Amino acid sequence: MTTQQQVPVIAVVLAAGSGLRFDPDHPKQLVRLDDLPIVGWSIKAFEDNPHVTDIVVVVNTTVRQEIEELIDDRGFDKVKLVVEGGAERTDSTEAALSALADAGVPADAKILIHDSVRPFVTQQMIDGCIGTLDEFTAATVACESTDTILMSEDLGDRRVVREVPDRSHCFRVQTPQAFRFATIRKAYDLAANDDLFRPTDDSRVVVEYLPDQPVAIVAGSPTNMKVTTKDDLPFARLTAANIKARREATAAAAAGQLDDDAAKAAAREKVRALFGHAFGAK
Ligand SMILES: Nc1ccn([C@@H]2O[C@H](COP(=O)(O)OP(=O)(O)OP(=O)(O)O)[C@@H](O)[C@H]2O)c(=O)n1
Ligand SMILES: C[C@](O)(CO)[C@H](O)COP(=O)(O)O
Repeated sequence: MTTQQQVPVIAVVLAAGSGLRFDPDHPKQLVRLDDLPIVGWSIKAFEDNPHVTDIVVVVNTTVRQEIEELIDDRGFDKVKLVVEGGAERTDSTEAALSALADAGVPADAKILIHDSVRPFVTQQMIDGCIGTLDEFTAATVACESTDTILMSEDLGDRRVVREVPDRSHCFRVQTPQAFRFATIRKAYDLAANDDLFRPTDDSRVVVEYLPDQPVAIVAGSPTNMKVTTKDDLPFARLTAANIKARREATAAAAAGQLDDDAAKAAAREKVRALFGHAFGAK
């Protein structure tokens, strides 16, 4: 059996967006879900992962102070850097990569880039990304598409269907996206002079500029949603309540206060009491 070499595993949490589709006056990364703002859920997921060694948080001037206070108050000790992002998501990724290069991060470090507004990333997804980098230089969490996807084309005043890809090949991209440091740096360097290239995620930079380095898919789930507009908040609040009730039930079972079945029933009852009215439950 070969022993894997220990390398830094660094999470980059992108929180420098302005949330134009949500409400630019109320940054969505700071909206509270239960006892933490959305960005706090994301940072906590990486803080809690035993394999993640360091965290970089990318901010803008509007959210910086509140996020720095959150990091202090919650004792998120793995956060080593808070850096200023840029106008586009890729500018924010680039700012993090160059801060990591300045800090002397080695070429084989594992870098996990995550949207701060995907608060329900699971430990399995994080572990899946980290493990996959032992076989591949790039990976992304993605969720099988249950809808059929249409590729469209613009005919002036009307969009029409150009192509219908086979659904079994279609996935919805999520985060984290994971890369060996040298791979994502090189892909970004190669893309630097292409002003027309506007990727909405980091894996595409590798797909386009380092096509010989396959990006592996790690299983995501619909729960790993992105809070994009205000319509996403009811599902996010329900999910947060579910997770909290399950955590409390697990803690009660571990402390011997309840057996497993009673703990699960208590969790279900708590969520029903909070949200049952929304689903017509008695
Ligand atoms: N210049 C940017 C743009 C986005 N992000 C981050 O990338 C993630 C996904 O982006 P998105 O949902 O598009 O957030 P916003 O850019 O804030 O939203 P919008 O496009 O509606 O303005 C978010 O956590 C966001 O904070 C970032 O760090 N820097
Ligand atoms: C990275 C991403 O979350 C994958 O779904 C998405 O592409 C971000 O895009 P956005 O336009 O910044 O929401």
